[in-house]
Amino acid sequence: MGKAQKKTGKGRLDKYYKLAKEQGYRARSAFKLIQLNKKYSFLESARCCIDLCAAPGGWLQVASKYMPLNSVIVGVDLVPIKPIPRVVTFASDITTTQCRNLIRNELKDWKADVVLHDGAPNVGTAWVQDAYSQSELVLMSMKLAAEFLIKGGTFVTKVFRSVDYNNLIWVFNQLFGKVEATKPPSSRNVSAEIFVVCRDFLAPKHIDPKFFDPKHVFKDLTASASAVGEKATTNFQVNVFQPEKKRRNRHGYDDGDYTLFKKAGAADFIRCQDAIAFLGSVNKIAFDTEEEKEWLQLDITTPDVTSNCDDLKVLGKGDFKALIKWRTALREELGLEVKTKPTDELTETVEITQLVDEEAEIQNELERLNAEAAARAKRERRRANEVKTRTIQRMQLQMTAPLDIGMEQNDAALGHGEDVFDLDNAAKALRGKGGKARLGEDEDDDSDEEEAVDEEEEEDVLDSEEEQERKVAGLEAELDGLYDAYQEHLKERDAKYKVKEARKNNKERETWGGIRKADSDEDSDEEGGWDKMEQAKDRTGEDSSSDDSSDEEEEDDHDSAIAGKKRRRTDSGDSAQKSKKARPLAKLDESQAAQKLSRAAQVWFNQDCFAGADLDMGDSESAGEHTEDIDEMSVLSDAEPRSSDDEDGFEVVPQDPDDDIEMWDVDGENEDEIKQAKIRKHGLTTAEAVTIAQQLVNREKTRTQLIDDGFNRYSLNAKDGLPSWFLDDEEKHYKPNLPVTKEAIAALRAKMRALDARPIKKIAEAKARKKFKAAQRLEKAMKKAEGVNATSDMTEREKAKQIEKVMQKGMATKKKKEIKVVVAKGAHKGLKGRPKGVKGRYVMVDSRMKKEVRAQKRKEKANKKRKRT
Ligand SMILES: C[S@@+](CC[C@H](N)C(=O)[O-])C[C@H]1O[C@@H](n2cnc3c(N)ncnc32)[C@H](O)[C@@H]1O
Repeated sequence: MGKAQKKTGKGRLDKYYKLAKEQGYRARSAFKLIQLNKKYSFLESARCCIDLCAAPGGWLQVASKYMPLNSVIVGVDLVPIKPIPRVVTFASDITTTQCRNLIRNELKDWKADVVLHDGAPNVGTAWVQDAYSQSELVLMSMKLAAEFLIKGGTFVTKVFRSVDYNNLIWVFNQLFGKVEATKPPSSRNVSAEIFVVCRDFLAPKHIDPKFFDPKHVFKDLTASASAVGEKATTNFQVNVFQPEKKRRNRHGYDDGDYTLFKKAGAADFIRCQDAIAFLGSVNKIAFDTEEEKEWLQLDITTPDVTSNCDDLKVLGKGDFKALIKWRTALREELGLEVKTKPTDELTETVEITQLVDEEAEIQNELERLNAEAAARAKRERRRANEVKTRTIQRMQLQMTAPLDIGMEQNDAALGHGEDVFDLDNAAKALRGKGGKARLGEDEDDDSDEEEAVDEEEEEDVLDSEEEQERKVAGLEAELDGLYDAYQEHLKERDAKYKVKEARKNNKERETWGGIRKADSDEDSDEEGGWDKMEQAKDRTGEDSSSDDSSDEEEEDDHDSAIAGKKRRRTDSGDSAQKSKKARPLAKLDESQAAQKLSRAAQVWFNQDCFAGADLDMGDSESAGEHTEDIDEMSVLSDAEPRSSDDEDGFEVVPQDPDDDIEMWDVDGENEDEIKQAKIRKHGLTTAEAVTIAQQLVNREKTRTQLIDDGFNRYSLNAKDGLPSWFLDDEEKHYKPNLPVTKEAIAALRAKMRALDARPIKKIAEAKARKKFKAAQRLEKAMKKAEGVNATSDMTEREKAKQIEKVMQKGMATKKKKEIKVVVAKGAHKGLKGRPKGVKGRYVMVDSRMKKEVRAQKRKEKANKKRKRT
């Protein structure tokens, strides 16, 4: 990512943070609701929504955007929420009856279709430290949901993975038909939050208040706590027996113990019952009391022991052993350990036995732990296999896009009570989702055992950072592979997509390389500038004799032809002509294909003179020469700095103030094209461009200054190294995709058709003329009929007959006079004047001409057919 990516503070400036800023959402959490709604579609059909713990209002904004226009939206939070159109908000504590009454007053007898809860207890910055009050808050929000939800309604809540998690899920299951836990992609992986979407509210007539009583819901807390305690002890032991293995607090934090760093006194260590558990649970053993300080003076307390006590988390197995030995010795010294050896020799023997016992104990413990790990690995493998099979089936049925995999993965993991943030699991499952290509190797059941051994071995080394990195890289590669496969599949399935891709490729081929110094490894570019053009020119000479007409060569021919043209122009030495040199492309024949123009531009701008101009203004070129180049450089007004490793030239990025800035241009290359087109079309278009051009020519500004000046908030949107699936996704979603209806599209199409159907001006005028003349004729006929009617010397019958005749004539459309075609052959050949027997208008035609016209028509028809096929 760009340099602006802040690595600390949860990587605050992540993609969703930026998107939220761009799209005007008050909090990045808005995307969590958007993604949840995308998966479960509960907002579109909702008419009434209550958002509990809604400040600053990100979710309310989303609700207001996605819910129907006249729906009721109510937001509550401890802190006031800035007004949002169509949303009613008030400040209240959701655990109080006052809040309940406020909502009741607002809704009257309405019921809510959706109740949202994204609350987190206000415990300062480290919310995670208070998982229990979070669970309580969830329970309170569910109480409100149960009161206000309509039957079949949806309740969305945030929960944290803690010891209370399963109890909460159990309660949800009692009140809702469907309960699903999911982690939307926008929820940070480092966060322990999970969203539970409870659908199909059962709306029981009576709900036992115990469901909402934390004491009851979490009552088996102590029992589970002891289980957790057991688990924790095992964990602590593992910390000592396998200190190199890093572990996570999967069961959440212990009650009242919310700090990661723990310090204990040496006396506690010496006097505790379970030394191994003690060592595994603390970070430092301190010698603070008088008694402890005295121990420091003892011979057995070697410098090694004291430095080991300083940081237990960095110790290896041997160090722990040394500490335990020290403890035993000190305990004996203090009389806490009964000495069973009467003599020194015997003591030594017993000590050895004791050591051997310790070794055996450690060995046994290790074996037990290994057995447990193997069993766990087996379970995981089976689970991963199930997921894999399901995914492969889905992929085969074209139900799964690679981008969905992450979410489903999490769901599956949640379903099994697994740690959703475990990279190892993700890697395994992803490996499981390796698609068709990997099916063969995975299907082989016999290889399962071998795999198991491999995996176990692998697990041992996985915790090293390097290994993690390798795994991440592997995962990325795998994701890339999946994405490529997905795109291939799309291409196969969708003809439109194929066309789009082809167009994209074409574009890429046409893309202009920009003003840059030739890459050292590009053979032809190395020469650059005039030499290159000379070469191209020479090649043209050679190639013209050759019959080989491969595409590339054609292009080369073309390039060299253009290069030749330019060279000739320069050679003329005319200064006026010289000044036009910078815009030669505008002069090119329009019949030349756009693609070839781009290549020509490439040749042109790769010249040394350009490179010199933009690299170093201090060289000995004359100001006049600069002026020639500056036309092309002018677009630097919009120039942005390039990354520091791209020192060779300017990256010219055209920016039209009216244009939407392309932040995520997957092709990433079309800036050049746009720029090129602009130069061709308009030359220097902005005052800034002219100013910068002048400054460059007058050497008032250096390249570095230009780069500094060009810095803006889009400068660091570096896309280097980002996977293509991510860029594709960004391109699609960095702007809001408003849903469009079929009706809207139909209406637009109809409008376009009407526009198309509109006659051109001349036809419209002709039609109007015709109409006007018809009206005039009718008017004339009516006047005549009136005259006939007014005459007194005609009988009524005669009048009627006459009027009918007149009106018929007036209403009749004028017939086009027929023109007779007379072929000048036989008797008509060589005749002058009107041929015999031909009346009215006529035209003499040549028989040859007639044939030619026919042949022409035939040809056109055939061409049309060929084009269609
Ligand atoms: C993560 S923020 C919610 C963000 C919100 N969903 C959004 O998109 O803007 C958690 C909120 O819960 C609120 N909160 C915590 N305890 C609360 C309580 N007892 N009653 C009401 N709101 C509470 C906090 O004030 C805080 O604003």
